[in-house]
Amino acid sequence: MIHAYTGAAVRAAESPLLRAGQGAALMRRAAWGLARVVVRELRSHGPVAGATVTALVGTGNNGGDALWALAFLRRRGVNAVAVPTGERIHEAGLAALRRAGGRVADQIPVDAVMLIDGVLGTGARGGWEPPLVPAGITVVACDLPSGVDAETGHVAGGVIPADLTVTFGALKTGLVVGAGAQAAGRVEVVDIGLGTYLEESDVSSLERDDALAVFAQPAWDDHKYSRGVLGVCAGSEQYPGAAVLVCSSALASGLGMVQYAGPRRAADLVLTAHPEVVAGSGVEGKAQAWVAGPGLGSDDDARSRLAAVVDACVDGGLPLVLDASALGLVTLDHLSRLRSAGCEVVLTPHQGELVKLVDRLAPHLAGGFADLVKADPVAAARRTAGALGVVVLLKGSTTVSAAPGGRTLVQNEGGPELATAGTGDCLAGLVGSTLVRTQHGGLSATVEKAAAAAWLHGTAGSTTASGGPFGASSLASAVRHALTDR
Ligand SMILES: NC(=O)C1=CN([C@@H]2O[C@H](COP(=O)(O)OP(=O)(O)OC[C@H]3O[C@@H](n4cnc5c(N)ncnc54)[C@H](O)[C@@H]3O)[C@@H](O)[C@H]2O)[C@@H](O)CC1
Ligand SMILES: Nc1ncnc2c1ncn2[C@@H]1O[C@H](COP(=O)(O)OP(=O)(O)O)[C@@H](O)[C@H]1O
Repeated sequence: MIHAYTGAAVRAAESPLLRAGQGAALMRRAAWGLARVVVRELRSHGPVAGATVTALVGTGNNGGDALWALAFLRRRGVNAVAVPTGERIHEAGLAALRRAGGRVADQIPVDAVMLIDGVLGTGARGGWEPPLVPAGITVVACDLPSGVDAETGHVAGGVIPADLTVTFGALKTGLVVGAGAQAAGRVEVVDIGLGTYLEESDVSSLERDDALAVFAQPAWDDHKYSRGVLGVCAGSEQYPGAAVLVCSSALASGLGMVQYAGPRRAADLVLTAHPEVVAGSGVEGKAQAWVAGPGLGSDDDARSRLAAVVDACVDGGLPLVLDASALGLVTLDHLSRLRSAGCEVVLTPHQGELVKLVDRLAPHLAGGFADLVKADPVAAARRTAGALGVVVLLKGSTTVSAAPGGRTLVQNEGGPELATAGTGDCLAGLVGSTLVRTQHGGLSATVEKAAAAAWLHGTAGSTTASGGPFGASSLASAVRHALTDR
């Protein structure tokens, strides 16, 4: 499990050390860590001594870090050149660079092979327009790519995309969410000794082993019911394919049984693809959790099919995933009955669906919510989860899973190739699959199970994408592959 902290939390952790007069030592530790990474990167391309490394140097401590790093690099024989971007400059850092024999220039030298982006770090406020950066130069961001909001990952103006970000003290939330995660490139954390001063993390990400533990292999004495029976209420006369996609991904993730409830046309397609599915028109059966929504439509039939699933979950205290059409049909009464019955509930909207859901079911949050979803998906998912008392898995380039209590996991395994019709249906099947695994798995909280499904979905998406463009029906085999290679 990887943990990330807000910029504010890292600054708070630094403050007792700053009060104790250790500010300069902290900065030198950060800069030393940055310089070591730069040396390693230089060495992987050629000689270190004589290489030109430049830094864009901002007006605050982020610029100070970059200046100190240049000073350390100069001592290794690097041609170190600072390019100030503002009126002010960190005096001690500048003096250190000059003492070491580095120089200051007003533009990026043409022979520079590497650029340290030291303009803005955790102190950045609002948008920023970066200067032109020569093509082909390796960019190493100091703490954060300038222009990324450390708290949210939002980029309000421009940003210099980094090949590598060397961040200090702790991973920042802004480096693992949305545009910030995209701009950061590879991220390395340099320990500057904040450990004991850091409070609780803001968001976490599951790593491979965490996610695989949820999709545990069957025990020797398992039988199909102990492995879990997932009910699927998806597909309609108009959108029958969604039913197949949900069932395919669920089966590929290793369940005891899938029970399908839906109309004849969709059931026939499901059975043609997967004769092992138990199909019928109603919800009666042995399902231990339900997925409802993909391809359901919005007519009276869809409404009554959803109502039947909600009743079954309330009666049995069963977990329920609500996706796609179900997000437009679910009512506050459904959610309140499900909560009272102690059911685990996961809503899986994309951004547009979340905005509509909040408009309908949590209008007190609705003002400015469409902007919030884009600028701060973590806050948007958290607020909705808190207001509705359910887990919200918000889809997008970063998949954010938030619990009503605030615990939040972010996953970035998948790329934009997943933005193709039906992949969300596959994800719904995987989330359902995690929820039937009550006896299995290392992670027990609903929000962690949702994040494990996002990990598996993103990993399967990336594997599939490596073979070229694909459609959602190709995902299931990559799901199996991700679970085979343990
Ligand atoms: N506080 C500490 O003890 C440590 C801080 N460190 C570094 O210090 C950084 C934070 O330093 P600061 O608090 O000085 O903040 P920054 O250096 O990130 O930025 C603040 C400066 O940028 C300007 N600025 C803010 N937003 C701007 C915008 N949109 N456009 C143009 N200029 C803008 C401000 O006027 C201010 O001068 C961290 O990211 C990290 O790199 C490290 O040295 C480790 C220790
Ligand atoms: N740019 C992107 N980068 C990574 N993943 C993406 C991106 N765009 C979409 N996805 C993922 O693709 C899936 C799309 O789901 P959804 O919009 O519900 O599709 P559908 O309703 O057609 O099944 C989600 O898991 C989402 O996180």
